[in-house]
Amino acid sequence: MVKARKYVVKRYFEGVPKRDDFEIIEYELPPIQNGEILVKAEWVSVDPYLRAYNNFRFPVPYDQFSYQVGLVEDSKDPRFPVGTRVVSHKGWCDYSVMNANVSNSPAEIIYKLPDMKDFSNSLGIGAVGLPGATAYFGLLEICQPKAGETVVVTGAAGAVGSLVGQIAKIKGCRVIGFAGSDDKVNWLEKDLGFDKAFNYKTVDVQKVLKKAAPKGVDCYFDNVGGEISSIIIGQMNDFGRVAVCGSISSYNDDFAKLPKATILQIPLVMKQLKIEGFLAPRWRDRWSEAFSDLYKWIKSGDLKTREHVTEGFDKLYDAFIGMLNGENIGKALVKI
Ligand SMILES: NC(=O)C1=CN([C@@H]2O[C@H](COP(=O)(O)OP(=O)(O)OC[C@H]3O[C@@H](n4cnc5c(N)ncnc54)[C@H](OP(=O)(O)O)[C@@H]3O)[C@@H](O)[C@H]2O)C=CC1
Ligand SMILES: CCCCCCC/C=C/C=O
Repeated sequence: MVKARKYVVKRYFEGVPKRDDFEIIEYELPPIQNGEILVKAEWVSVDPYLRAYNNFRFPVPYDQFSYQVGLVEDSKDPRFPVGTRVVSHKGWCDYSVMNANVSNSPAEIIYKLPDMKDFSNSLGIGAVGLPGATAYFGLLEICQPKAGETVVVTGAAGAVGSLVGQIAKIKGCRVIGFAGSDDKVNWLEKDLGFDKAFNYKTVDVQKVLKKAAPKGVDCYFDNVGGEISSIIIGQMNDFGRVAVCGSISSYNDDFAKLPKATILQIPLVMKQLKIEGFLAPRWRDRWSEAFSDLYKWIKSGDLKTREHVTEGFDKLYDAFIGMLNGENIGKALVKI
């Protein structure tokens, strides 16, 4: 028998999630059956959607889901022998039993971790995982940036945003990022090669953007929503494209009480903009294509990755709240 621990969400969050909204349960896993594997979690992800999906998606109590990378320690599925590393959506647990035959839905996904060679396996929940696929398909499929165009990204120093800006540079675009601290801004400009970056907490967004993009914005990758997005959309060029990836500025709010959308119809009509929301699992059957490009760029040095690692199963809640508060530069994750 293997003793396992998992985080259960006991109730719906109100505002910022509280420590006692979660309970850590210890329990014994049954022996694995045919088709099952026993997996020890090594890297567990903390992401904004864990907050957003709590508002409407699952009845409570539920096991806290998220992506994780784990090592197969026992196997009755010949496709996943002992020693294989898998990416799954089993979330905040240290050991779990998985069955890859159950479903391929985003919530129950299990696949072999691509071989990371000299790089950390944690990339499987970062640049070569959901955040990588999100940046890749959101930018390339929805924004469809062309060389010479101006791309703006918010949440620019985070897991998704930092990749979006760098992919846009690889594609020959001029890139402007907004992030929440001067350290983040320095990293974006000095290490990642963004053309301009700004601390949205201390600048007048309208003014600095006008100066940084005097010819207007062609593509906007929106990670945060809210007022900053209305300002950026107001400075877009004819036939501009907006990829609405997330809206973290409102995830801690009561969705039913959010203010009605700021009037965007005038720039939408007059500039003939295209605004499209998306979820990365839409391209699940093409994720390997993204992973292969992303890995190639990481290897060549064209794409830099950074992780904000918290150590310890007991620190998952703290890592999650830290990420929501903007403590992370790059991908926030927990080493188990
Ligand atoms: N559509 C999809 O398929 C997917 C969407 N997403 C979305 O992408 C976005 C980024 O996710 P991810 O890269 O994983 O997370 P990040 O690594 O970017 O971490 C979250 C960041 O959000 C920023 N933030 C927090 N509160 C606010 C606020 N009120 N206003 C502006 N920024 C804020 C903080 O940075 P700062 O210091 O800059 O404020 C924080 O570091 C999220 O909206 C997420 O929901 C993610 C994965 C898949
Ligand atoms: C419950 C399964 C969800 C997996 C996909 C999450 C995509 C993220 C969206 C917003 O942040």
